[in-house]
Amino acid sequence: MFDRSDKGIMLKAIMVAAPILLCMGLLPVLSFYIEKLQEKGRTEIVEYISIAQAAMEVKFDAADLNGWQTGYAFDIVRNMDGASRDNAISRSEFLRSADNFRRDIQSLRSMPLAADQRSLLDSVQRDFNAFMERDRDIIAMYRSHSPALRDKASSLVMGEEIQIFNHISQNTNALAVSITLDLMKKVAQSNSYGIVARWIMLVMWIVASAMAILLVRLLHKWLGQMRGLMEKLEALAGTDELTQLPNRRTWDIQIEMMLATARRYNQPIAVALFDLDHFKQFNDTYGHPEGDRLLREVAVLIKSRMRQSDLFARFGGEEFVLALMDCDLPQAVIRIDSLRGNLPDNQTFSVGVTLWMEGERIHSTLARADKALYLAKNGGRDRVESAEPPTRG
Ligand SMILES: Nc1nc2c(ncn2[C@@H]2O[C@H](COP(=O)(O)OP(=O)(O)OP(=O)(O)O)[C@@H](O)[C@H]2O)c(=O)[nH]1
Repeated sequence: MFDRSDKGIMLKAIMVAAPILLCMGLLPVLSFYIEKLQEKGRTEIVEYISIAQAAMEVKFDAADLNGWQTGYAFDIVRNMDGASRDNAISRSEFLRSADNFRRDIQSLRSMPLAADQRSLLDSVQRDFNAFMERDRDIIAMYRSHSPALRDKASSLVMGEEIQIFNHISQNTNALAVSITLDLMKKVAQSNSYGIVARWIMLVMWIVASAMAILLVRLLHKWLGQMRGLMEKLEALAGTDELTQLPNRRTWDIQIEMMLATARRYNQPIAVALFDLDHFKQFNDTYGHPEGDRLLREVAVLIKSRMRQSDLFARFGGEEFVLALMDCDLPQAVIRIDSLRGNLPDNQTFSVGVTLWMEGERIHSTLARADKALYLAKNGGRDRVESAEPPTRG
């Protein structure tokens, strides 16, 4: 049923439809995947916000601790009595800050940090431990009331302790900055998922639309070809393959249309049956293919000698039928006679002709023409016999 070009179109249609189906199938999967990615991004951002918060706590508590330690250190440097009220307040605030700082470091340590951030935190922790240890010695020296030890405590506070604090401060700053940068990167990444997703969706939509347009055009072309094929098949089904004349099927349809026209305009229609004479003998003498050729040539010649309005068809074998529009019996005999003569291979034919009667079924008309044909054959062939339609009673 399908020839090569049909298969080609089928293949093209499949090639065009496949990306559309793929896009349609992938879109929900992709949007689900992107939604998941964005959700993951949002969870990560929330997580990073709490890490950044904890890093800030460490940084602020380090500053706090530094502040209280500085106040207390001034008292020591000025050799003020440890029992003074201000001194006692700054000492207890310093210890409270130290506790906070320790807790914050612990809390940050339990969070997922990058390796460099974790090593910064370790360094802060080491500095803090060193500072607290040194602080214990300094307080002991200060409380000894020995001027020499107090001087030593002062120089330690102003020298080593300040250095340690600077170090802690630098590292907590670096830690906070690094974690905040990570947070910003996560936010940007989460946004980029959305942007990439929208681009992918747009591209897929464009591809699917373009393919759909192509598919519609292809189907349109395909349908056109199918229509052409159907018309060809229909024409083939109604045509005699050997002579290219209308066949019995077409005759049955077209004669009814002619009768309807004749009825409407009250016109006579003559119907004639043609039969080649001694055709069997020709076949037997020259062979079937030669017989085919003769049939074809006779059909073409007779067809060329008749009018456009006449209906000439091959009934089968070497028998043909002719309907003459607006033609009475005497005229029909004259016109059929004019078709004879000079046929290929001096072929002759016999004809039985009659008139179609208003209200008559065509097969009755044909039966009458057949009787006339029988008379023509029996009368010696190569002649036209006519049969008058029965007079109405
Ligand atoms: N070559 C060819 N021969 C056909 C075809 N159709 C029918 N015939 C032959 O036509 C011949 C008709 O033979 P008959 O019915 O005996 O008629 P006839 O020999 O023409 O004799 P009369 O009609 O009595 O003159 C047969 O031999 C069929 O085989 C066809 O399509 N091609």
